[in-house]
Amino acid sequence: MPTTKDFGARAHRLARERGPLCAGIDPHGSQLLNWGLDDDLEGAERFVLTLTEAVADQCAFVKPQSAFFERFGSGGVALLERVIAECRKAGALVILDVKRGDIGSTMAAYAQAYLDPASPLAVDAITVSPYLGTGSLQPAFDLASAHGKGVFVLARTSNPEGKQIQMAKRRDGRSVAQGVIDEVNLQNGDAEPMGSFGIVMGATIGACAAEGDARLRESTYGITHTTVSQRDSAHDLSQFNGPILVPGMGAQGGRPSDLPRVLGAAANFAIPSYSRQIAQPGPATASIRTAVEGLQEECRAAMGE
Ligand SMILES: O=C(O)c1cc(=O)[nH]c(=O)n1[C@@H]1O[C@H](COP(=O)(O)O)[C@@H](O)[C@H]1O
Repeated sequence: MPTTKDFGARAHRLARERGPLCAGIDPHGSQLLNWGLDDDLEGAERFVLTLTEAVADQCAFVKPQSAFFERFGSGGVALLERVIAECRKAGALVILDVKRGDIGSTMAAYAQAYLDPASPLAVDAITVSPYLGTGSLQPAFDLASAHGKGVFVLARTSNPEGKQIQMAKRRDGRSVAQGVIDEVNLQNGDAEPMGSFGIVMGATIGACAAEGDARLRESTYGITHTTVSQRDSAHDLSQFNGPILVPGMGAQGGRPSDLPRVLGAAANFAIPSYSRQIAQPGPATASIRTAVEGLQEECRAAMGE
């Protein structure tokens, strides 16, 4: 039974209060150099703590990318723990981008590492990969449900290489990505105002199915491959009842106007995510905050809020 303490309900409420934007915290070597910092643990610490101070009380969501911390070994992981704690203290929901995915028994350990409130790396939600089978992610869905956490499953990623596997057709005529979207949505049921199980849809991908196409897809499931393959890049989000993380904004070319293009009416569930673009006006925190405010407004307007 969903409650107001669940990730979906908290995300819905905070996005309305602070805006839909997710601030990526990626201590990328080139970003550190842009700020006049060395690409080492000390530089990374200055970079992420400045960004955290600038965005964590202003944005509903922050998304540290784990690999950019892990590259500094145990010191980097300790820094990640600190950033998670600071962001949560400032009221932001932390989505840890770890893109985990493994056989079920190992997936249970990954889930424990990030979704069990007793873990030092506990966050509000994580990103996971369904390419060992969406069913292999069930331990993460179960632990998230038990503790009011969220899970974002990669469906259509922002990189051009993703299309080959994600748009491959299943025997029932749906794309692999559409199968993931539909399977994740089963976890959400009719939760109000939305479920806690999200998907990742890159801002750089093709447009969603038009309404007519979506209806056609329902009536043609499994009947003819030709009909389905004509709508090569189409996906149908009309039934999706969870948050939709949209990376690929800014540095990868995605724009606020891509939100309705890629998500259709589901754009009001969007969490547009920027990493490099947010750091770009730094290191002055005031400049970062002003830029974030502008992006929040642009995204809100594009989402029709
Ligand atoms: O799961 C993600 O966050 C993600 C999925 C995806 O399809 N594409 C994608 O770029 N990301 C992540 O989003 C961030 C994008 O960074 P920028 O291109 O600098 O905004 C990186 O941390 C990526 O790992």
